[in-house]
Amino acid sequence: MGQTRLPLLAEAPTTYEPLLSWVEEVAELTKPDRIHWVDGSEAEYRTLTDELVAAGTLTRLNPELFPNSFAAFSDPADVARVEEQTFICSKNERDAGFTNNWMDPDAMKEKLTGLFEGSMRGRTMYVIPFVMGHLDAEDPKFGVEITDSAYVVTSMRIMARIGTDVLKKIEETRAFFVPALHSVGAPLEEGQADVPWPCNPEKWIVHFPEERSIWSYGSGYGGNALLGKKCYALRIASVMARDESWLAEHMLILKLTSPEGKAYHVAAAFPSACGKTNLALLDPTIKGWKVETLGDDITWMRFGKQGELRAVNPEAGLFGVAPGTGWGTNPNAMRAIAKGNSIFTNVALTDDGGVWWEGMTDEVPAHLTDWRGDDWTPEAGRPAAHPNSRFCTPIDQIDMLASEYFAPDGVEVNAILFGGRRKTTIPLVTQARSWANGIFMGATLSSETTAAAAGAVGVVRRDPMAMLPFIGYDAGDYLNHWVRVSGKANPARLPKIFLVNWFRRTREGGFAWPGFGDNSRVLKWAIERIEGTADAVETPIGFIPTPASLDLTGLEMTEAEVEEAVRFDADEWHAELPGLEDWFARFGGSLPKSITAELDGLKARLA
Ligand SMILES: Nc1nc2c(ncn2[C@@H]2O[C@H](COP(=O)(O)OP(=O)(O)OP(=O)(O)O)[C@@H](O)[C@H]2O)c(=O)[nH]1
Ligand SMILES: O=C([O-])CC(=O)C(=O)O
Ligand SMILES: [Mn+2]
Repeated sequence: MGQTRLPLLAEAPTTYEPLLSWVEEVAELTKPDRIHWVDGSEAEYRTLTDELVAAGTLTRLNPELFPNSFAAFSDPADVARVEEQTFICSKNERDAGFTNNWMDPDAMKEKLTGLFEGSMRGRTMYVIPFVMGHLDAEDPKFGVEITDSAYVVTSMRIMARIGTDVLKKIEETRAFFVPALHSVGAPLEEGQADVPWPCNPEKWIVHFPEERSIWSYGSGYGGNALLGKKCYALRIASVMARDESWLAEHMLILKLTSPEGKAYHVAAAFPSACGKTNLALLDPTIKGWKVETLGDDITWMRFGKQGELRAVNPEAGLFGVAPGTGWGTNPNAMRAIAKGNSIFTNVALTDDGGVWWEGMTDEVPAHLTDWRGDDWTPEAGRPAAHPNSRFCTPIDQIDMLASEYFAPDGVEVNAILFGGRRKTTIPLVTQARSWANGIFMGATLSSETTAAAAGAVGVVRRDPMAMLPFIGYDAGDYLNHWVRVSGKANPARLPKIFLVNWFRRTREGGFAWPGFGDNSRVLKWAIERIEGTADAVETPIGFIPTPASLDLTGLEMTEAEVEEAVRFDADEWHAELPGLEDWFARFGGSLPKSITAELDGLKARLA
């Protein structure tokens, strides 16, 4: 080396020059008091959680209820992803496309350099080597997150494979790693007391796609701060995928085994807080069908040697929406959580040192401490847990985890579902007419906004492939990439595509379909469509189930109620068309020709 390093780097457990020089550069800029190289061990986790408990960031839960588990309460202004402050800083504005915020990369670097200047003063700078996907994958995707938040370190340990083994492999293979820099933006002056959840009112979540780097400032929460997740495994990975001919998608993956013992794999893209974790952990209400989980949020897919589409889950944990997750709706998630080793954020505390959130149990506790730390009773008139409160739990605590989760080359995908949260218009399930029609369906995907992102809730927005906030480049190029990459497919093995909607409402305002475990009935229909054994009605938008083709055994719904969930409504679709035309007009010249052809086809069929 021969270089003189900062004294802070004396203990560095690596001689890998690209990493050392980046860590040094960041330390010189951010001026931490010390540097801690994260090894990922149990002992380190214990020390960090002890320190976080002492600092008031974490509350240790009653170990008899939730062993080795903690609750964190964020600043009330730091509770979700901040899409308005999320940027794709490609060299050319055109390459960020109309769905992303953009700023010139040099101007952005200058701005961020100003903010990061001294931002870690008084704090520890943690260096977390991580890999998304398997360490022994053919082409492992490495990253190193630098953060001044120990909460981020403990959460990253659950969500990704991190630590010494990863660092060794980066060094041995002299691998590229995505430099992912994070600061809560709350330096401490000499003698200044810390707060339990340091953050900054000003937040910037910034991606440099050509350089494949991430800079995140000001937030300590979820997708803003755990940089392996949305920032890397979706935004940066989508750019890598474009360049290397694969797909990085906001999808769950599950394995479904029929009563005859035949296995299928289903990938499903739903926007944030629209049911991925719940479907991935589904408990079927129909006899003989078995579901096992592979992933609940992010799926990386590539066409294999036989032209089959193969999928892996690059994550190692669940970062699930707490409210609505209960013993009635999602017992598999509850069992995984009950094993402990979890970090809960912005849930409510029970008086016996456990956690609670809306929908966890039918019976509402008589007294709680709400997510803001205030006394709460059922008469309070406000939710006890924040609507975007989360549980962070190791994926291998899921009893129904499929053994293929551990296979570096993943599983073959047989069906892809696209789904959103729509009160009207979108039937329970519609099978695409073809692969091209399915890509069109994905491109038209729309959903009412949720609490997973800051901003208004319940507004319908277009969300192509549930990737609107996560496409790291031009949205039209992204659709073209879907078309182009499927040129590598064996047409006989292309997955069948379906559009689903668990959230349609009846005229009275209730859900038209019971959802959750009963979604297994829709999965079964999809598989039977693949096998050619289920009937369907052809409509202008695609194939919908005949009432007799859905397995409704044991379901307490009248025929009229089922009809309300599955029906195609021509009037609603006529009303939908102008919005679709406006949406696709926004892509300008970068819209694939096949999408235009599909839109014309739909209009002609509806006329
Ligand atoms: N009515 C109804 N609600 C559902 C269904 N599935 C999920 N939900 C609710 O939707 C909310 C979000 O569900 P999740 O499964 O956590 O959503 P997600 O897509 O994994 O969310 P992210 O982690 O933000 O990406 C929860 O409140 C669930 O209870 C369903 O089939 N029907
Ligand atoms: O990234 C987050 O904060 C949580 C999440 O999974 C999403 O919003 O899709
Ligand atoms: Mn998600």
